[in-house]
Amino acid sequence: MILELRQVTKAYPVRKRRKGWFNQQAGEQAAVKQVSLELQRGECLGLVGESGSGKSTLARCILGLETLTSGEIWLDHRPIHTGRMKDIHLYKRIQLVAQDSSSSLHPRMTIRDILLEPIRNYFPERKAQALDICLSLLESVGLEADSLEKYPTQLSGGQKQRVCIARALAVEPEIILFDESVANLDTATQSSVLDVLKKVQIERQLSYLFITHDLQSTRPFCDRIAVMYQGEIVEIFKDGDQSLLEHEYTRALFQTLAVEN
Ligand SMILES: Nc1ncnc2c1ncn2[C@@H]1O[C@H](COP(=O)(O)OP(=O)(O)OP(=O)(O)O)[C@@H](O)[C@H]1O
Repeated sequence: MILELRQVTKAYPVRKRRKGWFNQQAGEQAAVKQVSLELQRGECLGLVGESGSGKSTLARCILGLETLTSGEIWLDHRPIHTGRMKDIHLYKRIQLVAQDSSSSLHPRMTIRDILLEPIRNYFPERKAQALDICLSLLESVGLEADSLEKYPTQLSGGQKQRVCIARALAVEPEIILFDESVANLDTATQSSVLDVLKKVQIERQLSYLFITHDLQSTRPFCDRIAVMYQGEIVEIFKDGDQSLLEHEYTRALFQTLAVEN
């Protein structure tokens, strides 16, 4: 196992507005409740759940962007929830590809510079080969070599998302967290990006946590699917096991799919 979450809870303060007073804390609301999960090496684990169920909060907890209220997160048998691992070391091992790719690509940087940045930061000794690495990254996400000299604004949404994936791959992480990464893409682009992701996952033995509210697109792509509901993981299953589903929310999700198809 590469990543283990043990009873992870993240609660946010709830503040009440009072006229003429400072906002007062009126308790806490747990966005993530007692979540235990294991991600195996080379596995793609889907994380589905409705909006507000806590999926992104969980991803932020894994990346150390949130302090846990309680619980533990272990990366390859080392605790990472303590905040002792430096960000650069954590991000070397875990990368995030978020939903809105355009906002995370600097508009004044060419794709070449965007890809060179992580190579320079993480592998300064590869300076001489850096351009070749950029080209092979572009190839692995199905982009033409001439994209190198382009700016993000000259690319389509699907192409920008591929650049974000290439940038994450440049770091050579062991785990990639995808947070609704294909949600903004049309169906054809979505399926070609998923094909690319599957290919590089197999080639590089990567572990994926694939967050989505779209169970339909996730099913064939994931080895297992965890279902999050109101901050809790209520079920983990393999596609094809639907007859064994126990939680009402998961069964309702599958019923919606049956009606749609
Ligand atoms: N910084 C914050 N302060 C207070 N509450 C927050 C904060 N971040 C998230 N929340 C709350 O935590 C809950 C879970 O939010 P989260 O964004 O993790 O859900 P999600 O499943 O990723 O939703 P979506 O699919 O819409 O992105 C929500 O009720 C949200 O309002």
